[in-house]
Amino acid sequence: MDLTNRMMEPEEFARQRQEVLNQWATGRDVDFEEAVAYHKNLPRSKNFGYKLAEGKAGGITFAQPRAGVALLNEHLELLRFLEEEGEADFLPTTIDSYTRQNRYAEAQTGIDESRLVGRSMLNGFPAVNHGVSACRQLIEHLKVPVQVRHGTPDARLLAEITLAGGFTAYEGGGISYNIPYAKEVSLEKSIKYWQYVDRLVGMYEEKGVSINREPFGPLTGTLVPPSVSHAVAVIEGILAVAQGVRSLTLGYGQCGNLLQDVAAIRTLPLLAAEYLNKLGYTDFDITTVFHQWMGGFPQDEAKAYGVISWGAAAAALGKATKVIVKSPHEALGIPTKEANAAGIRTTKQILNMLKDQSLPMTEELALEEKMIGEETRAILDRTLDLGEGDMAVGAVRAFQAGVIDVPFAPSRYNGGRILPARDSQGAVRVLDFGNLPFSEEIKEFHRERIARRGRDEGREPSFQMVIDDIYAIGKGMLVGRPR
Ligand SMILES: CCC[C@H]1O[C@@H](n2cnc3c(N)ncnc32)[C@H](O)[C@@H]1O
Repeated sequence: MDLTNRMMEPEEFARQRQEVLNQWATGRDVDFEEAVAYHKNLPRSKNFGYKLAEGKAGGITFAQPRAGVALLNEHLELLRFLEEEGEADFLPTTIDSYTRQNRYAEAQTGIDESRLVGRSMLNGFPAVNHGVSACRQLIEHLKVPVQVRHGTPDARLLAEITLAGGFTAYEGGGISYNIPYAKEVSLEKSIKYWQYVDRLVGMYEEKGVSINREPFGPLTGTLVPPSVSHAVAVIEGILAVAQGVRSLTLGYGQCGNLLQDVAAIRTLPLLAAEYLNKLGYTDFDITTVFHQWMGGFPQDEAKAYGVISWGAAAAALGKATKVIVKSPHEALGIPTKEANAAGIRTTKQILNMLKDQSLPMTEELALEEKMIGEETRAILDRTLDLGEGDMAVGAVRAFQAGVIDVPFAPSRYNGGRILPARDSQGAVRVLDFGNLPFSEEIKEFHRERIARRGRDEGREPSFQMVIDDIYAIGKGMLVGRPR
């Protein structure tokens, strides 16, 4: 494996760049020096990382939706609506599924069909096909900073075009946009693709242009134990900083138990800084993002607003820098702009009402923080051992060994041997540990809480609990109690 966490050599970057910019015609419009100059002319108010840093300093939790449609004018209209009617603090551009698979010819067909039928025939904005100048039209007609959100294992061309196009934030990573999103893409390959992306961001940074990077925290978004998603987030943060990324937003997907979620969002930046410093990195600024519930939603819109509000409350009480907002159409599909805007306004009402409140440190909250810390360190330390000190090599070997294992992930590079289940208070615990490198004491902590739930429900802990938990929120509950 010739993978390394060392910064990519300029010659290697240049070699790949030739190939990347020729993957689609619009790659020809990318001129790095010109793009740097373009960014330097953008107002500071449009820079994602700067606004995040201000929010972190002010103890503010910002709200950001997801949104993307096929055609440029309609996408701009959508984003302006979310900025104006939705009061969004940050905007997205969610990229369509064809582009995420580098299938630009089919994305083009989607654009042509959308023009023909007068509505979006893609589930996102095909930024590669639209190209640099189209991206710049978006940035120039919007007030707040805009981020590229997608799910792309090979995101090199998409990064070149959107960053040259004035976007100042880019979501994803070589693990978090592979394991939950692909089946056959090797982890070694996707990590290398994303080292290119992070090196490109590092080159912008070296020219004085801040580009924010946000690994995708929730992963499969289905009962992922906090320590598993934290380990991936910290590793992707390390891989990014190693390539020169400085503005880092680490994420976590809401699980639903308030104390566990607050403990998770509070420990994440501390664990990241601990391991970045341990590996000798000091030049970075970490903020956090909390994703409102990523699993199945209730169809009933009033209940959906309840789930959205609960996610907003956990984000505010955890003092996350940013919360990613869901809409009341979540159970149905791509939301209308009105529903999307309503989800943001609901979220902001809660954020505003809770911004002057915080959770007191209790024994329970301290215990949740302690357990997440111990578990995450156990995974990260074993990963570093497997990589003989190299976190990139360690990550590949940790997945091979099941040291990192993401529940319900489609990738064949993921072991899929662990099983999560909620305890009686709805906190996500581990029912089957697979090869997670946890001590007997940690395992007993999980077993005891799941056993207690079994006694409460009069049933043995089993896979049925996991299934019940997966459907519970969609059915209006948190814990999947037996009927
Ligand atoms: C990992 C992201 C899943 C979430 O991402 C939302 N999502 C996906 N594509 C779009 C889009 N084009 N517009 C608005 N939301 C979108 C889904 O609803 C889901 O919540």
